Amino acid sequence: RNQVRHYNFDVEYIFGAPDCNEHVVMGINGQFPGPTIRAKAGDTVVVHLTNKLYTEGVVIHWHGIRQLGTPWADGTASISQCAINPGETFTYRFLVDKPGTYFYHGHYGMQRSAGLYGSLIVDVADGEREPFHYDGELNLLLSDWWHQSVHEQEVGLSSSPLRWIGEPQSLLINGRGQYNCSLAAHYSNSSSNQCNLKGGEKCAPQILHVQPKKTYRLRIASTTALASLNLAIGNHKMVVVEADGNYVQPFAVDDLDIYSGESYSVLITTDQNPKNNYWLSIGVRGRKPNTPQGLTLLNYLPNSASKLPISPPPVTPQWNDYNHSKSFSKRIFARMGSPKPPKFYDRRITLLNTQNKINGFIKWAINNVSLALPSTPYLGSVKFLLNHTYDQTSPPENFPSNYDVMNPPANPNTTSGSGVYRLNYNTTVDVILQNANALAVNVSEIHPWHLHGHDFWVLGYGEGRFSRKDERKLNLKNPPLRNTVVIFPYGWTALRFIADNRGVWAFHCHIEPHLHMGMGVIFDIDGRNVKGIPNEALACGATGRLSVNGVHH
Ligand SMILES: O=C1O[C@H]([C@@H](O)CO)C(O)=C1O
Repeated sequence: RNQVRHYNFDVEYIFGAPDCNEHVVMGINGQFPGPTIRAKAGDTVVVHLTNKLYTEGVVIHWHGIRQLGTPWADGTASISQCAINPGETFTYRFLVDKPGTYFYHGHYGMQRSAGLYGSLIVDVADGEREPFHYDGELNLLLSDWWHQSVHEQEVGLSSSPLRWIGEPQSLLINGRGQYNCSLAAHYSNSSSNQCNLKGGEKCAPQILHVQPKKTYRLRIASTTALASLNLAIGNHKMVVVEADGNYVQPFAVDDLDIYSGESYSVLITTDQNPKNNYWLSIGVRGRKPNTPQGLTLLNYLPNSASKLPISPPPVTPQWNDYNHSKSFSKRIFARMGSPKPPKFYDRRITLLNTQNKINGFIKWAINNVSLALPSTPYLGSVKFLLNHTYDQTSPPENFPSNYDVMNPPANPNTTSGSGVYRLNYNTTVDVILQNANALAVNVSEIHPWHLHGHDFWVLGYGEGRFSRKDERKLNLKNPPLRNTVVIFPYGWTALRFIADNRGVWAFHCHIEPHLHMGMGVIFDIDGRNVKGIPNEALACGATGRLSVNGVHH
């Protein structure tokens, strides 16, 4: 009964107007965001990806899909495969084993920031039921948008002095935002103009049409390049039921924080005055915002969608109200009956996050190594023992005991590297993500960390430097399973996962410019024994030369 679902994706640059200003964006089959992939748990998704860019490679990562047994289909350039050349087609074929709200996006350079993304939704298998009821569903893919081209952003980030990208010009909901006007201008005495949109424009908000007295599932995913977001719906509570493709113990909130790389499902009941429409707003958290809220409308039918709500949009909490964010994160627990973590770990790796310099260039480093990806994909290098293609020394397991996480690095100089952590197959691995002060005094930023190939249990969050006494605070009873988790300023986050999926996997900050600046690590989980890597995944670099020489495996 499981199906194979085929998609043909042509990736190309198209003219779009994500926030009403015309701009080149990355599109798929002429669409931005790309088409939604929809499948049932147990299905196989097949995507024939054709690169129709003129002069750039491309790959697509299926974010949240574990790629059990297919590490070559993870869509990470230099890690799981070679970038696909212009004119070429690469076929991704993978199992979607778990129902949930996922998305896909470019994972080469900063192509995600350029608009290469779309939704991937997995329904329960035939005959199965979700553990909650709803009458209809609405899908919200959230992103942020810059007017500066991604090429210019990349060069600026790689320059000395650094040319930081700054805050986004617009926030987008399903690829739509408004830069020169606001849907809610007339509620405030702000300088922005009321939008005069008829509804057919590329940047007109996608209206959320609902019937009164029903329950809706909102699927919310964030593929922002930088922004942490807070989402709220005027007058409506939301009950959180899913996070990153895993069921959570339901809890009700007025607003929710979502970091780049995360997804949630919430249930809302349309039990408010049916004569009115209501705002849905997203606003920036965790960085001093310079971007207006993203807005759309919850339209109670049969009201006209052009009928504006009677009150202004929900106010986003103060950007630096971290207690608000922490109390939300700490309310997320696994739904009863979810798999529990092993009681003990085999190996614990502590990863210190710092901002550093290399010859005056600003970088991010993990345990004093700033990740520099090699030209030959790790998966091929590990499989074929091509040891000259990347650093053979593994990065450190920890950081010096005298390092002061509350102050800027005493010596901000670091080095770049391409070494990997080699994890033994089927072992239980703990990771302590340790935040620290960045280069400037009194600055420590939010970083959402995303793991490829696995979900992890979030065992807990804490303040300052993780120490032995924090050990007993870890939650081994009902920690949520996720693929992305945040580290708060000056804090730590503890994770546990079972390294049960052979391959070479990225674990990195999901902020696109931070990854570009080296903020990630690589896990090799017995990649040597991966079987069945298609030749075309590795036809570049040192493995490319192997393939032409006719080596088979
Ligand atoms: O990586 C970053 O660089 C800038 C700043 O630290 C240097 O200008 C910033 O806000 C980041 O998140």
